[in-house]
Amino acid sequence: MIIIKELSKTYVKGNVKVDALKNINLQICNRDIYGIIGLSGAGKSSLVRCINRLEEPTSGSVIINNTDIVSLANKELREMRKKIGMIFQNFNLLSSKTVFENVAFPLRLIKTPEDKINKKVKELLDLVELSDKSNSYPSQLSGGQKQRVGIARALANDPDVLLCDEATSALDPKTTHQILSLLKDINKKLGITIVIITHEMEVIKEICNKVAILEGGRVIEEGNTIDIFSKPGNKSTKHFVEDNQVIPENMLHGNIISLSYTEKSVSEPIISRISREFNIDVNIISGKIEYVQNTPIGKLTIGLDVAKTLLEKIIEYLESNHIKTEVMKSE
Ligand SMILES: Nc1ncnc2c1ncn2[C@@H]1O[C@H](COP(=O)(O)OP(=O)(O)OP(=O)(O)O)[C@@H](O)[C@H]1O
Repeated sequence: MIIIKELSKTYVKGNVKVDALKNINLQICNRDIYGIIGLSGAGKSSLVRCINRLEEPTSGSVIINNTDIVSLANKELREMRKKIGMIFQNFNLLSSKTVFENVAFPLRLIKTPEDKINKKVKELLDLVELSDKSNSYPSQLSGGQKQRVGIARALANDPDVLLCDEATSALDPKTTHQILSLLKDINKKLGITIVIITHEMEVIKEICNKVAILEGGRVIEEGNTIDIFSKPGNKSTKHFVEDNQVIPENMLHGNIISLSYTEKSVSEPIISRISREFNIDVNIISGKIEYVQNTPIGKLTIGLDVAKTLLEKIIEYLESNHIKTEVMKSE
């Protein structure tokens, strides 16, 4: 488990101070695939780099498997870091070394015997499906293949935690999907806790079971990905999870309500039910069903030409049927 407690990071350069992280508190459980999302400058990189102390926190603690990494001296820190793998947006491979040697690199650093290196690197290249590229150089690989090498290298020391710093941001959507599937597989097969920082909600939706939203160095919302997607509580979070569609003016008459519903109610014919129940016409303005890790989340915007008292009754009825409502406009 990773417990981040009252973590702050202030960069100081001359007279200029930047508070990149402000009192962050998070708990990441074993085997979580934990997403940290935010706009550029929100503090994502600072946070993930404080987790393995590539960046020194200004205050607070990062407790990994009962050890506060912030308090460790250099030698212990080096030992601890073996248990924390990391992959990067730009892969950070050694261009003059083959794929095999890139993956072997962390093992050579700790003077692992040659036969063990051979066995481990072969296993890892097998895992990331790159056995046939063992003797290739990074320049001969595609972006997705480079990231697979990065992942194999990060796993060389059998880490408990894998930190991913915008690991798919340089990749096209299809390759992103393949790398995310590989990470999910690794999480399942090897039981590794994965922390992913990204600015792409699609990444969070696809593999993260938990998510924290960072804004201005603070966590503004945090929880199960499915809950955050279906019921974002914070205005900025809504901006992330909703695709801010512009609805033409001529559609915006009467009361406009947005509905959001999950598994419990998604397969039920809500519109026909309220139409029958209240004897009203419902105007569908926009709608879609999104899938967050195979869980359907319905989003619907409807127009209702009804009086205020009836509108209140309809909202009550919807809420009692596990449908989250938000009045976008009322007459
Ligand atoms: N080494 C540094 N020195 C001074 N300020 C820094 C340093 N690194 C980051 N910052 C500042 O800290 C804030 C958070 O930056 P950080 O890189 O952590 O955000 P981010 O969410 O990862 O952004 P991006 O997605 O653009 O990488 C920003 O205002 C940034 O300018």
